[in-house]
Amino acid sequence: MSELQPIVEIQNLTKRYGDFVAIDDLSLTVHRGQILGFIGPNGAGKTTTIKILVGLAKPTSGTARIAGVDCAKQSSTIKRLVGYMPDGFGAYDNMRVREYLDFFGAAFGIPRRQRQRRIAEVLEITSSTYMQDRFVESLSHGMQQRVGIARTLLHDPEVLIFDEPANGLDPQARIEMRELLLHLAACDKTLIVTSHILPELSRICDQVAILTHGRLRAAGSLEQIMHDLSQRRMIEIQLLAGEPPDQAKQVLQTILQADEPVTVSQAESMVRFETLRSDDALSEVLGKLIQAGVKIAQFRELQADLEDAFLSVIRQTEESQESPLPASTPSR
Ligand SMILES: Nc1ncnc2c1ncn2[C@@H]1O[C@H](COP(=O)(O)OP(=O)(O)OP(=O)(O)O)[C@@H](O)[C@H]1O
Repeated sequence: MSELQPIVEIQNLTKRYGDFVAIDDLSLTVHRGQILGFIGPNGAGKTTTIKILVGLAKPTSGTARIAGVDCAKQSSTIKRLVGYMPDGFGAYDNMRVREYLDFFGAAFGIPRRQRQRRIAEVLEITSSTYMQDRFVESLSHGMQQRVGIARTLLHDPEVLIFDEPANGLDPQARIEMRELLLHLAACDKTLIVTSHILPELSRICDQVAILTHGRLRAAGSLEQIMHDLSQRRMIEIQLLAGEPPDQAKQVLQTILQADEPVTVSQAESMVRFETLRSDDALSEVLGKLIQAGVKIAQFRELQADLEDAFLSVIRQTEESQESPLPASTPSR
């Protein structure tokens, strides 16, 4: 794999609306060809950050650069570098898909002949060719999302920013959207994708950034975030059929400490425990169980998902705001 090359660089970005701080000292880097999942509850500051990145809003302080170009100072160059799909398609009555793309292609200054070729290409990339003669308003939401993405690709930008692309899609359309996003990243595009459908994002993102109240709470790979948020692991032991789970639980409790709770599922022949142990220490637990004669079919760690990470960050934020010296409060 080629070396990581920073393409989106946000440094100490702050945006105020009067006294209200919408983005608070945000720093974040996205590398070429990566997909960043940009996550946060309503009002966290995602759209404000995106607006600064695409040159539609100016920061109060700090910088945002794409491919070295300052988003605030060189906004016309930025528009060439970025394809942006906002949440919501807009109203385009009486326009067929091909006309719609032609309209935006012309707005980007793509010459007519080249435009026809490019429209065919972006329809192909987004598997939308069959829709080209349909009226935009007659398309399903999922189809409109694909056409919206086709539109962002017209001028072949390096960075694509999609606000909630999977919002309102049915499960099949979500799978297709995921495949499309992965395909775009494989074509060396860099993607920033916001979503509330967290498990959906976790499958495709190289990097996740969690924002609450304008502040970056966690950033990195999903594994890294899980690791930073909580070292606690959930281990699941599937017993061989007929093996009594209560007996396995008793043995396990003699091996584990009191702060490593053990639960039993009789119906599934399963025993679970929570622990802070390393892989080495877990392998010793497994060894002792086997030595004690417990018949084990599977011993595995349950992967916590992005939803857990997200909720944990939100909870931590709320707790810190209830404390006398919240992290986001300026020093007195
Ligand atoms: N033009 C504005 N004037 C004043 N406040 C604003 C303005 N734009 C955004 N805000 C405030 O800044 C905060 C961040 O808004 P933003 O739209 O960036 O959040 P978001 O994370 O995109 O939320 P959502 O998921 O709901 O779209 C909100 O509290 C919002 O009310």
